[in-house]
Amino acid sequence: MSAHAMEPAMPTEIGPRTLPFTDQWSPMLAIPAPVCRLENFLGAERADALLEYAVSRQADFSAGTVVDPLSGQVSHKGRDSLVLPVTSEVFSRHLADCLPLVQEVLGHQAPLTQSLTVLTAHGEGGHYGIHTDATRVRDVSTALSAVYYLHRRPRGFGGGQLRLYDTTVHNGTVRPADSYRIVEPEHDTIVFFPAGAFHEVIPSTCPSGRFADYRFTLTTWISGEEATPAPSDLSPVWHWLARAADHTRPVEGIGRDHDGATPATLPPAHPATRLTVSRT
Ligand SMILES: O=C(O)CCC(=O)C(=O)O
Ligand SMILES: [Fe+2]
Repeated sequence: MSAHAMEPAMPTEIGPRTLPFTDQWSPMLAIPAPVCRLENFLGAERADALLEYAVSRQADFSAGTVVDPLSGQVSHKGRDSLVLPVTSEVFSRHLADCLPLVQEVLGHQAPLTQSLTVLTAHGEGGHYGIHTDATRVRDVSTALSAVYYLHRRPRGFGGGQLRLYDTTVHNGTVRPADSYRIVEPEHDTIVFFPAGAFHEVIPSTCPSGRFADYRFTLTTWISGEEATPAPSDLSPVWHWLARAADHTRPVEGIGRDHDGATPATLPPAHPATRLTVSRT
C-alpha cells in the first residue's frame, strides 16, 4: 500500500444545490421514555419458585380490567390478561432497595412510598392495548411502573413484547409518538419506567395452551404521596410525559384498584442491601 493511500480523504462540502437552505425548518422532538432494566432480579432459584407459585394459583386468576378515565367505567376493552392481586414483603423490600439506583438512572427525584402489585398471565391472544398507568397511581407525573417477568425455559409463548412509546413535542403540543422501544419479557428481569409513559403489551401466542407456558409478570405501580408537587429538578422528559398523559388521569381520582390490588407501604431502602450507584 502506498503512503498516499494512507492519507485521510478531505471532506467534500455538500452544496446548497443538493441541500438547499430553507425557512421551513420544523423538526419534531421524539423522546424515548426513560427505562431502567435489571437482569437476574430475584436469582434463578427464587424466580423458579415464584413461577411455580404463579402456575399453582391458576384457578384464582381473573380477567384483568381497564378503566375509562372520563366515565370511571370498568371494562375489559383492549385487554386480555389474567390477574391476581398479591402482596410480598420480600418483593417490596427488593423494590425499595433498587429505587435509589433506578431513580438515578431515570432522572427521577420524587419520594416514593407506596406500591400496588398484581401477578399477571398472558396466554394465546393475551394483550393489553396502549395505555398509561394513571389509574393505578396517586400522581402520574411522579409515579413509576415496574414489570418483573417470569416464564418457563425454553419459553412456551411467542410475542408478548412490551412497547414503550416515545413522546413527541412539536409546536407546543405533546403527545405519544408512533415510535417505540421494545422490552423483551425475559425471565427474571424487571423493567422500571414512568407510569405516565404510554405502553402496550403486544399479543402473545401460546401454542401448547398450557398455563405453565404463559407469559407471567409481577407488575407493580409505585407512587409518592398524594399531591406532592413534582420537584422542579425532574428532567424535562418527566414534564412532557405528564402532559401527554394528562387526559388519562381519572377525573374522579382513584378509589379501590380496579383489579383488586391493595396498597402496601414501601420500606425505606436498607443500608446493608440497597443497590448503590457505582461511579467508578
Ligand atoms: O406485562 C407487561 O409487560 C406490562 C403490563 C402493563 O402495562 C400493566 O399491567 O399495566
Ligand atoms: Fe401498564
